[in-house]
Amino acid sequence: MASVGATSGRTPQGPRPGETSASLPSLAPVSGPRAGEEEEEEEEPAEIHLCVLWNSGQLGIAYYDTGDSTIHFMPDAPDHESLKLLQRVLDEISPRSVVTSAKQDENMTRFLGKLASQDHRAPKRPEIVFLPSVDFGLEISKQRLLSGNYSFIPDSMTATEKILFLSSIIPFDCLLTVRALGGLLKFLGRRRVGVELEDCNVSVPILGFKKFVLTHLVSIDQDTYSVLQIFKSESHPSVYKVTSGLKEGLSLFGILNRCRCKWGEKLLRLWFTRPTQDLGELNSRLDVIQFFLLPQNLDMAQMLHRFLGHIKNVPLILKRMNLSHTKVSDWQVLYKTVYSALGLRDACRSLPQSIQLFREIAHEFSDDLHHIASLIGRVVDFEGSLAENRFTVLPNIDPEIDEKKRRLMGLPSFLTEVARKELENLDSRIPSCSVIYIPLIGFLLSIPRLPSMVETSDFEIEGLDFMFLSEEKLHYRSARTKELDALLGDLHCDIRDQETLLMYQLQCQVLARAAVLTRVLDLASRLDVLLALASAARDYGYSRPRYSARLLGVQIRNGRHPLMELCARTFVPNSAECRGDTGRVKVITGPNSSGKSIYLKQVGLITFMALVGSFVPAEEAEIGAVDAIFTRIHSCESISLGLSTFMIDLNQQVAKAVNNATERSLVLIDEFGKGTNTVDGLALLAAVIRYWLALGPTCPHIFVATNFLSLVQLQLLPQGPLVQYLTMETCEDGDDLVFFYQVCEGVASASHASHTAAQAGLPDRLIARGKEVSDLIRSGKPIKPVKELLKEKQMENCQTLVDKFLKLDLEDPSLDLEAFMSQEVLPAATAIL
Ligand SMILES: Nc1ncnc2c1ncn2[C@@H]1O[C@H](COP(=O)(O)OP(=O)(O)OP(=O)(O)O)[C@@H](O)[C@H]1O
Repeated sequence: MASVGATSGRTPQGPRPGETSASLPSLAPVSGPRAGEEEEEEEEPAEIHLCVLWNSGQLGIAYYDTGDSTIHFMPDAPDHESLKLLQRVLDEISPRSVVTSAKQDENMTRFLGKLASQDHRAPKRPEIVFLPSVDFGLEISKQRLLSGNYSFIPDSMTATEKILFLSSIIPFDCLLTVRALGGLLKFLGRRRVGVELEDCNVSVPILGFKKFVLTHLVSIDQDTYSVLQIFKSESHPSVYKVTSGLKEGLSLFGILNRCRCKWGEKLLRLWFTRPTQDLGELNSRLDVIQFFLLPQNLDMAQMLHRFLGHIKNVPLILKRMNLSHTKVSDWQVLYKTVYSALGLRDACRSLPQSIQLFREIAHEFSDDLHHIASLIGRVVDFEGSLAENRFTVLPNIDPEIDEKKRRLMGLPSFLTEVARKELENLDSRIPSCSVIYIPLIGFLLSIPRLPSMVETSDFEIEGLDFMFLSEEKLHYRSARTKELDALLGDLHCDIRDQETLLMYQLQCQVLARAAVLTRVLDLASRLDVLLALASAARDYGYSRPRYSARLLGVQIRNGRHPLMELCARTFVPNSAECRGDTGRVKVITGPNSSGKSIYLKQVGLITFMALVGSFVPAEEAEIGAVDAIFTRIHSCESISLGLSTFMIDLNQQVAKAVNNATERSLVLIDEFGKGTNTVDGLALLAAVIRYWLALGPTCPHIFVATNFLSLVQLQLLPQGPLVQYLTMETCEDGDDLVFFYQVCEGVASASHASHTAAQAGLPDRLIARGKEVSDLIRSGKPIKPVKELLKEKQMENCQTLVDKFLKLDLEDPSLDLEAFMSQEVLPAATAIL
């Protein structure tokens, strides 16, 4: 029983835990996370609910992310019948549910049907929800949007102001988007997303509306992300050779992600999933990176980095405020976040305002932040809140609360005095008593149970109302305790109620300024990402890429593979040239393990990094208008899909490239055709390349690495400037083959597979036999089975032995038969056996 009391007695009793004046108001056990704790909280995984409408080639999309409690929408965008754009959004956000109208275009129905029939074990399969078409009506959707209860809109706004404000955020002229937004709101309200257990007055928290656009995007499929090791994939063994020493799970994202705050990391991931051709955006990212790479700006970068470390999960706090679930620690975290944001603002004001990000931070981190910080600083008693594990306010905020707290503080000594007086009126057998206070029950007289008090009737004491027995103490209401109830009331509960009320008011003030906090998060995460990219660029010696809208393809001087260069003892840089119409198809041959795949991947990775707005591992790089990166590089993950290697070759990757690559696309093909019969594979590879070559000036930029030397030897490709042959430089040193990992013009003369086999530790006998067979095939001679060969050898040995005996002159006096047997016969016989 939680209680507070004061004792008086003929035998004084020491205060019991929970009965001291210091702990008076703290009656609830302290539990849950410690106040002030600053580690990023483990959030529940975010869920995304997407609403989509498609009509006559236009797509309207809106989705709600429980992670940031924000509605994201894409203004009406063209999407053809194959709904590629929708597929891209689905791949990117992996929604938990896809909501749409029950009355749908046939095309969309087909698309959703396919989505629903995905392997049900696939973790990404969303739930498809059809709502009645009336829920997507234009007018009804507009009304729903305008009448929504949004905490980020201050209560002080009039209805007209609210409409104006929302019209500045939501594109009401995009009819499909508005209808999708309306449908989404209906769905959220019906499902009560995130507030299932709340009372019906609590609505789904919506902290803002955010627009996203998917124009200018560079198309990259999941296989490419995986084979280029852009993202980490734990279940996926390294795509590199065993000899590389590259650790499983090492990824481009992993080495560039030096973000201080969680939201920075999230944004970096988003940039990685949305490489873009928007040169303005890319250059603005590079400007910031370049600024921080200047040695004189290193200190500033470090200072900003420190501030960013205090920018915490504001959306989670705002969401809790919305649901009135704010924790004590939330106030402290928010306070620090806001102060750090102000620090960022002041720092950015001293930086060149010609850089857009600094300008935006300097201006958009408005005085609302000061207001929030000073409100929290003036009102919240962090220490008191920590001690009581609930929201408490500082003195001088509310005189009534101050007064009640004063009375509460003086209560123990006052109660001791009351208890002393009560004892004087009690039976002299009663040795001691105390007056205790129990929230919600009030003041009670507590008397120790005497040994003579056995039956309930023994508990009766004249003038006192018996209440209950607990821990060998009898509790009574007396006239005096009733007086105390009337006089002091339920002090503790009153204080708690009043402080909670103040907390609600403070919450409303903060929520009304949620817009600035959301902006802080947006800009701080952008700064965080760019500082991270700058830090990686400095450490790894990256350089700024240039973009050229007119150049098709890429120009890379002395490029490196960003992951391999961290593992190789010495990494050999290589250049790549795609200029104009010459050499659009690069056929790279070279011995096994000579560096063909690494070269291919580094071209892809450097291009990708430039399209994300990062510096790149190359001395110089000029990136043209690249609209897609396609790859056909062997990946173990693809195999786990249950398709044969050859099916993967065809279906998954090459078919995608053949059907979609344009003259602006980069296509990387490694070891295509290996999954089937050599001749068929070779023919297929040649057919695919010839198909592209036939496109002439619209042929994509293709890098093909192959071990099929016959592709060149048999002249399976047409001659002409579109094809360029490259090879990896090597030199033979006796039996050894030395790799230079240097790309040069030309064609490999042999695969040197036996060398690789020897390096891999295959027995010499096997390698020799392999060589023998391949020589026989090349020279068109028949291949005899090993068994037959052995028989022939044995016959030869027998013949030799017989010859030795036949030549033996038994008449010769110098004949040493013993020596003959041991030196001539025995070795020959052993060879036969
Ligand atoms: N530029 C380079 N500098 C240093 N080492 C390199 C370079 N390129 C490749 N290597 C080393 O060579 C190994 C093999 O490279 P890679 O896988 O690219 O060979 P490959 O020619 O594609 O082989 P295969 O034809 O058998 O697939 C790499 O794991 C790496 O250790």
